[in-house]
Amino acid sequence: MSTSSTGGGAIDPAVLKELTRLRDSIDNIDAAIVHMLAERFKATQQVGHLKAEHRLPPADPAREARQIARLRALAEDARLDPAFAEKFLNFIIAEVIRHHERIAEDSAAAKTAPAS
Ligand SMILES: C=C(O[C@@H]1C=C(C(=O)O)C=C[C@H]1O)C(=O)O
Repeated sequence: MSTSSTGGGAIDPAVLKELTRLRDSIDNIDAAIVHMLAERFKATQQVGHLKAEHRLPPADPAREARQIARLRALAEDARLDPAFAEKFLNFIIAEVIRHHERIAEDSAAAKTAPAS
């Protein structure tokens, strides 16, 4: 909800209107972020399966370093704090690597399990 909690006292209707407009925009951006992350994870899951199939390591630090350098430059151009952009990407990548480790474990277990 866009207009739920605005603090204690009465709020000027014009202020409320502007607040609602901005919060609607924030809600749209949050929805876009969720959809973009879902697409990114669909792609990284496929990378995880490819790596497991070919016994490649879950993490690729050289690739990560290139991505971080690129994202920091993009953030600077966009006037976003590059340190925040780096932290955000590292947070996502850490989750992806956990997924890749899990996929590799499951794949190895499936190969050693007796056929049923
Ligand atoms: C997705 C990959 O696996 C890992 C996750 C990355 C990511 O989320 O961008 C990047 C490098 C790897 O550590 C990859 O190797 O491309």
